[in-house]
Amino acid sequence: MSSLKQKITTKDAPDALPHIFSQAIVANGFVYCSGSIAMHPETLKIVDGDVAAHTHQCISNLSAVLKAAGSSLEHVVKVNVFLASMDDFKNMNSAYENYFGEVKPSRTCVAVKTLPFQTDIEIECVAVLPPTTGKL
Ligand SMILES: CC(=[NH2+])C(=O)[O-]
Repeated sequence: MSSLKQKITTKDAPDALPHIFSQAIVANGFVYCSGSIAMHPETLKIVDGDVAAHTHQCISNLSAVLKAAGSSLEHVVKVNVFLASMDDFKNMNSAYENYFGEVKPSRTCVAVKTLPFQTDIEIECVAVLPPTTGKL
């Protein structure tokens, strides 16, 4: 493994395919979080509920990964949201608007044909590391 990148792992977020991808990578002062689906960290099953409930779970998972990396939702600078249907846009936003602090990150939202586990939403983000964390 290159010393220029640090793998982040936490049991507080799903790690369903650790041999395929890392939950996050820290490099050059940034935390690159893998796409999070609404999977419960212990059951590794998609939680019950609609896209709003799934949005909350995705962001909870991202929050756990960011915490493990020494960052937080408030330090997120970019979000990509992938929906299986743009019909869910409004409902997703109703959950999403509760997170990421007052200055919202830049964001892209697109609808895609399908998502892993046939779920309805996947969210990925990039955050900055506060200077005091001592990580890469
Ligand atoms: C779920 C996910 N992030 C992936 O790449 O399959």
